Amino acid sequence: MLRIAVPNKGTLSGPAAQMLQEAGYRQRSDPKDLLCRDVANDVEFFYLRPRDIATYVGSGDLDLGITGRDLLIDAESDAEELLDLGFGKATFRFAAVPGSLKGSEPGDLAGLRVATAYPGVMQRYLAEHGVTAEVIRLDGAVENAIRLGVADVIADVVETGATLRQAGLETLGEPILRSSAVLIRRAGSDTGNAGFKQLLRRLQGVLVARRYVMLAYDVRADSLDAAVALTPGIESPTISPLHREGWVAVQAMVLREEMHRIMDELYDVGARAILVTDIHACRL
Ligand SMILES: Nc1ncnc2c1ncn2[C@@H]1O[C@H](COP(=O)(O)OP(=O)(O)OP(=O)(O)O)[C@@H](O)[C@H]1O
Ligand SMILES: O=P(O)(O)OC[C@H]1O[C@H](OP(=O)(O)OP(=O)(O)O)[C@H](O)[C@@H]1O
Ligand SMILES: [Mg+2]
Repeated sequence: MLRIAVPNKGTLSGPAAQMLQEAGYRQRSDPKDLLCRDVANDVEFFYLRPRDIATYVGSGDLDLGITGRDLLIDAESDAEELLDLGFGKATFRFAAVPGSLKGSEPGDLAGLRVATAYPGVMQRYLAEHGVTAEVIRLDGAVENAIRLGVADVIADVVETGATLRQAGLETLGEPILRSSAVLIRRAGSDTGNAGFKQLLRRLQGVLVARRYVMLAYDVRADSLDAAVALTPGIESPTISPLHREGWVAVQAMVLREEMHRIMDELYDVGARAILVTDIHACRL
């Protein structure tokens, strides 16, 4: 039975369970449950602190896990990223009181106190840039550390930036890393068995179903080439004859973020009855 770690709380918890459900796996019905067995798919889900997940997967006690890229790096465990799951996107950045630092180059951190809940990420960054700074390890509400005189600069997760603004801080330099939820396994472990492959294919199917929509339209046969150039699909669009002579119907997958531009351009080349439908699941 495949054993998979899923965040039990926090930002990643809801979207991770949602994605697994969309992929056809059973999820817990009570948020207090720490285990959920999906007998039909031969998978067991363990609900754990997202910060601990890379430790369980790195040690080989669990086969796979869902956690944040930043948490994976911070754990310094023997786990590695298999698939970017596309949710829980955030950057990890330095922030300080505006004008309080010499500059925003890595070298400008030399000798300063950096407060963070991600000391592993921070130590790695400092070592990579050959900078010596003091890392102050905190659990959360890191933005307060500067106000309270504990640190000169913080390094924290930034999503909307609202927390930083409210604390009167501004970001410094480029993001230290870009994070999102990722599927992880023990480094180099064998993911060739049927259960692994099924999970991976299903999650990739959910990702595609979220990124793409199905576009259908009618167009005159003599404008078909121009229309198909706008909607080449993933392999090739489906063209069906229409009862009305000289017209055909076309179906193709297009990126959700491009659908409105493509619909406008299709209309301009003469396409009509342009319809968009969601894709609920797919295997490409
Ligand atoms: N707005 C956000 N705040 C915190 N973490 C976020 C946010 N958006 C995405 N994440 C990601 O979620 C993961 C952190 O989740 P975690 O559950 O440890 O903290 P949390 O969501 O802040 O919950 P809590 O602080 O209540 O424990 C990281 O991978 C982080 O990059
Ligand atoms: O850029 P934003 O959209 O404001 O989100 C990022 C903030 O949210 C998280 O804090 P959280 O509320 O989880 O509190 P914590 O620091 O105690 O974890 C994170 O640590 C940042 O402080
Ligand atoms: Mg938090």
